[in-house]
Amino acid sequence: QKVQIQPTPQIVSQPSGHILKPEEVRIIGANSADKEAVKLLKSLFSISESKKGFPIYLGEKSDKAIRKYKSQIPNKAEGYYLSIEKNKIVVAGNDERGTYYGMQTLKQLLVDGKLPLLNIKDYPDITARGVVEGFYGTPWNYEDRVSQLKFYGANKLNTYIYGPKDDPYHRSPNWREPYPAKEAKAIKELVQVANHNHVDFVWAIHPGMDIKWNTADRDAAISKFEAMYDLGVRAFAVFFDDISWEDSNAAKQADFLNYLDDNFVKVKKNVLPLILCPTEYNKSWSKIEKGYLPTLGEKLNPSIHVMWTGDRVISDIDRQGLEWINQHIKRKAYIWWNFPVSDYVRDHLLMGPAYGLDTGASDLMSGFMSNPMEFAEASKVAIYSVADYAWNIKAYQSMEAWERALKAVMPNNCEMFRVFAIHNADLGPNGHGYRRDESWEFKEIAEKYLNEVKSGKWKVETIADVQQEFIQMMMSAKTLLQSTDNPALIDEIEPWLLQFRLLGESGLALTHLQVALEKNDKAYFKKLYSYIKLLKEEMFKNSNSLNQNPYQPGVKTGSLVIEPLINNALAELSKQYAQRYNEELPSIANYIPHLIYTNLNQVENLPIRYLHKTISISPLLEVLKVPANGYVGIELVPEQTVLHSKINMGLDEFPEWAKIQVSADGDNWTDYQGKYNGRKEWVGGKLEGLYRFVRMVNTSANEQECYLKRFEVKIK
Ligand SMILES: CCCCNC1=N[C@@H]2[C@@H](O)[C@H](O)[C@@H](CO)O[C@@H]2S1
Repeated sequence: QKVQIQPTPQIVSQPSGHILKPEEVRIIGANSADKEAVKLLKSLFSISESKKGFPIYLGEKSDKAIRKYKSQIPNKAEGYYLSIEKNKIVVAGNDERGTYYGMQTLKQLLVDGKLPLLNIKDYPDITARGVVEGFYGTPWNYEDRVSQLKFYGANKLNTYIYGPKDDPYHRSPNWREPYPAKEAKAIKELVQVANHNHVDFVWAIHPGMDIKWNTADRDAAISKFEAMYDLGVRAFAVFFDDISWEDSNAAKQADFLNYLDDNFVKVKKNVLPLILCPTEYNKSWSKIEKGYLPTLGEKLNPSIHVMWTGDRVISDIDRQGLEWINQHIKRKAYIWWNFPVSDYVRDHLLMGPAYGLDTGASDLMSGFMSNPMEFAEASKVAIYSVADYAWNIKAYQSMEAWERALKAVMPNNCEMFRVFAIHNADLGPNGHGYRRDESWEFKEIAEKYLNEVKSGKWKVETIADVQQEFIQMMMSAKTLLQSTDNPALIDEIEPWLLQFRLLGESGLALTHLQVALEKNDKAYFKKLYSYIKLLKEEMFKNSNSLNQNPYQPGVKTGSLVIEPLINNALAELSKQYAQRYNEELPSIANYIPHLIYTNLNQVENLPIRYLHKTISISPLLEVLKVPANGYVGIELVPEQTVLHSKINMGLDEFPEWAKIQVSADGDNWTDYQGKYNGRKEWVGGKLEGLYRFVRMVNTSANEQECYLKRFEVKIK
């Protein structure tokens, strides 16, 4: 029988039977082996004081206790040799962490009081593997981080990079200041938890928003590093991402990093190599001829890692893209993979498989970090898969890892969790144009069902298939809401579970509209229709009260297949009702007629929101580059009376290169008079007449930069 080990080991022998868990074991090498490995072993077995216990040889290749097995140990960092035999067990690490990982594997193999007889030679493909807490939004809390670090230890992830954008002591304004006592104590404790789980805690500084290229700021960074060193931090990163491009001077950034490297990292000796997060951090933003990346490649000390997100901000990772960047930075890219991060689609959860990763790229990366969602537990589904990928790249199978991840996160309700996860994977339209597959096992039935609804010739078995899916959605939501195997997860995803249940219920009611038509029961149809309206109103209420944030507020679920299916079938069935009974029912499908209006491909996919007569563009987190005559705005469909507009470009005063304009036809534009309020926002008042377009346009002759933090228009 095949044993299942996470992450997938490099070399496993075929099990030749098993032994029962030894009653008592004797550890040979306990006083020289890695202490976390010894602790883990002692937590699994009862240790006999006498000589007679079942022998377990534990230690690193230089230890006497496992000298006999030294030649079996892979000569690779963090590698180990594990052998389970009838009369002994050997756990031999190439280094401390290898021994610890060998013990993690042994722990996984101990199932139902039995151990398979086999041997394993194992080691990681990628040196640094883990998670960068680098998202915008509510940083994880202390309990989240402790749980994450333990999860990383169990899944052989060895790196956690602390860089939450909304921590004011990581970024501006307080990157120069030491943490206040309370926060400092928390970090000190987290570093200890990280060490107990063999995870390198990397503290990142983000000086980019207001750094001055002078000795004062250089030394401010060193003293901050010293303060973090005193808290136990032994690994550091410098983030220069998402800052204005004037400060993205590669030579100055490289000098700054080299100075920290020469005057802090190299001086301290037990500090890991520095990691740089560059300003130009993906290929779509790179202009090689301008020399940013080549300058980093030339000037940065060779030991300094350079992070990279791929061909775009949110991007698959493939060999070709890695070869491209590696040639320019003259080292192996240290990947910051923006998945399952959802800070640009906050109304969605990304619970699907971690795919789009090249299984032929193990020799091209020095690190692989997942940037997760602000929902720590929910992110574990993707993080588990990333652990499997980064450890053994060529063996990685995203769907198979995903199935195991669901079980790891929700051991007692993984089937119901799978129903939820499969329908909460796509992001919906977004500024990055990044999409994921969703509801892939239901797509075919959905299509068949909709076609049968349209033709009016539906089959019972198709309706049954669809009803089964909708009922399972309701079962899944209810079961998970009442589950106890992972309360932290349920807390995080509750809004989506409530929405998921209502969506399933509205789908089920929808199929009964067909029953009403079959029975020619007009009254029943109308009752069902109002019931569905009630369900949709409750979903609308949820979406306007839960998960509120200034970016993508609300709660979207099943948005790729399920929700459109229900809306399309509803429209179709109410049309058939109208034809049969010559009576129009009020439309209750929720879609927004208004559109984004722009010639900038960086924002052409941004979703439009509509709530209480206010139409708004989903904000952008990154810097927006606006070429001459570039514009972004809203197209009101049909034209409307504009009552009020608010635009936040993240600039202290209204830029002289910008104009706010309105038009009825898209050709003749008139200036929209407004003024700046105290909060960096341009505000415009009521306009006479009907308008179809409201836009911000760059009327200068050069490319300009701003942010798109808010763009909204209130109509009558
Ligand atoms: C090369 C590594 C630099 C990546 N820096 C990034 N900063 C932003 C992150 O804070 C966001 O979470 C991410 C997704 O919106 O986009 C970009 S990715």
